[in-house]
Amino acid sequence: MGGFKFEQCGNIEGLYLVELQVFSDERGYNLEAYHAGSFREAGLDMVFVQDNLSMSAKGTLRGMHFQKNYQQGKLVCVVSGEVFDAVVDIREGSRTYGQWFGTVLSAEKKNMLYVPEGFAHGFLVLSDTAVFSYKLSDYYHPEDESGIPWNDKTVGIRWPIPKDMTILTSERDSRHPAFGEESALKPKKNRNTMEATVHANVMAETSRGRI
Ligand SMILES: Cc1cn([C@H]2C[C@H](O)[C@@H](COP(=O)(O)OP(=O)(O)O[C@H]3O[C@@H](C)C(=O)[C@@H](O)[C@H]3O)O2)c(=O)[nH]c1=O
Repeated sequence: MGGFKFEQCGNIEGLYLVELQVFSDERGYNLEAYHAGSFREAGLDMVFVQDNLSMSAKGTLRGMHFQKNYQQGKLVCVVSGEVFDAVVDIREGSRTYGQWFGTVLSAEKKNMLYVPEGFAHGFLVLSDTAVFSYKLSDYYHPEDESGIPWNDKTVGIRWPIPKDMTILTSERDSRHPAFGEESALKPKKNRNTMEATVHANVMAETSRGRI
């Protein structure tokens, strides 16, 4: 069974760097990229309902994205290449509201970032191309999406942009409202917690003998 190492990122509650155990032999390697039980044991209990893969060219900057009502927690990693991955805590009332965290994720390091609901997320591609893989705790709702400019002055993410790099963003990513305009997320009863509530209610009804 593969082991996982979870390390909290600075003082940001709920945000973890994840290290995986790699089993190498003459054929190559195998690893467990996700194991619900091990994550749950470490207190990381998001339920993932969607997996995405994206491929991007060097200099691509995707972000900083979030969904307002259908907040998405994410488990992100790179399966080919290298990126600088960044998140901003936009949880209303959080001790670290407005604080950003960034780290290099790469296929070589095989590291991951566990991002709870309530964060804006984005990444910059440092290698020629990068394939980015992520699990999501809620479904994609395009009408519910918002963002923060990747270069928002108030947030001040220090992207490691080499002098000769041209930044490539989508049209949408070049016109997000400034930090604070839309980016304070109230703790939401989203799909995961709603499922948990329904389950708890059913259990309560059962124990009262009503089911
Ligand atoms: C994210 C997403 C996109 N799409 C489609 C819609 C659109 O036509 C096309 C490209 O979408 P976008 O430009 O939004 O893709 P992208 O910029 O890669 O969006 C992603 O960025 C990173 C930083 C994140 O954190 C993700 O949660 C997600 O927001 O893919 C889906 O069908 N499902 C999805 O879950």
